Amino acid sequence: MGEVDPDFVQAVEHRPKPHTIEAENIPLIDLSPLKSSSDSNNSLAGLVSEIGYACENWGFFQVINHGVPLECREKIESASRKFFALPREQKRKVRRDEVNPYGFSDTEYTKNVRDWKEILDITVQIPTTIPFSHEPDDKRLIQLINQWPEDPPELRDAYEEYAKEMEKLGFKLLEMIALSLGLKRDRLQGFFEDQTSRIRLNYYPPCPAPDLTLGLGRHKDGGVLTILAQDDIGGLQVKRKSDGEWIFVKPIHNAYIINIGDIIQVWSNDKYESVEHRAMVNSEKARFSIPFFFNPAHYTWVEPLEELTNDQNKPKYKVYNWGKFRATRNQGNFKKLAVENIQISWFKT
Ligand SMILES: O=C(O)CCC(=O)C(=O)O
Ligand SMILES: [Fe+2]
Repeated sequence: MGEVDPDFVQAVEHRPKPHTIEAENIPLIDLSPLKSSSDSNNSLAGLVSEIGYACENWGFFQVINHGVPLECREKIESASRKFFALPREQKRKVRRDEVNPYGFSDTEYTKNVRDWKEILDITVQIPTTIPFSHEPDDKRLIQLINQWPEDPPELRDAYEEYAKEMEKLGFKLLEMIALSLGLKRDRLQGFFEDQTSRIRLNYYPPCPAPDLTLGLGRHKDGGVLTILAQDDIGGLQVKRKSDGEWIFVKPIHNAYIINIGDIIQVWSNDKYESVEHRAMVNSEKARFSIPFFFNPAHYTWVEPLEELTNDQNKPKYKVYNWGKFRATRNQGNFKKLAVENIQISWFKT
């Protein structure tokens, strides 16, 4: 067992177990029905119910035949590998900070334990408007653009192409999720006019103590939904809703992993839940992944949707502001705090 800085060491109950369940995988959904221009009603209805089943029972699924060109994914994956291979001082030139959350970081904490990873966070909308601080009474806003590293020069173009594809897929999934909840197909689109979506390049270097640490500690994604590309190494684990066991998500070539975030949990008044997940590291191989976090405008007031609540099913959450929620969550990403980071459970009625 190798030595690592105690900041990285997980409490005993959160350490990865040597044998995780591999027999069952999260649902695999074929998105081909979305491609046919006629949108044949039968196959679309089948797809909507498959997605609804996966959202309700797993909070996670993988998709194939999603329409994102493989070449586009390969380009950003290759640029990401080149970026993280640079000397640390060079990566730190585009470091993010407490005001600008877009950039490089090698010191991120999840639930007050340091993650064994490096990241580059890139925003989708240029510029992106977010609150200047997490303070509830501070009404100042800030407009931000990306910090691009000099190397590799192709990263920016690769990113821009990839971001367009992610947005396209994100909107399609959003429509299917809306339909699966019995909402109008375009019910959720309006929240994204001034979106705060983000793409993150994750790099998990080999770790001498993979039994004590995590590449990314257990967490739920705070936004609407996440589209994740993982490489063929594997390490993502999802907490199975039925019994709380950690399930290893087997990499499938050219598939994307979709998970619903906290905002869909609140919008759906707990019909769909945002599920805990984490990433293991290993001692031999580096692992890369690329999540796209599909997030609404900072001024979005998040609350259970009117159509999904009534006298028998009263709203389970009080309204909260997405921009301030995100800014508060960011605080804990930078340093070890003495308290738990903000969670939607704080807004339970
Ligand atoms: O790297 C992974 O497999 C998971 C990434 C993730 O969950 C995140 O960045 O929020
Ligand atoms: Fe996540």
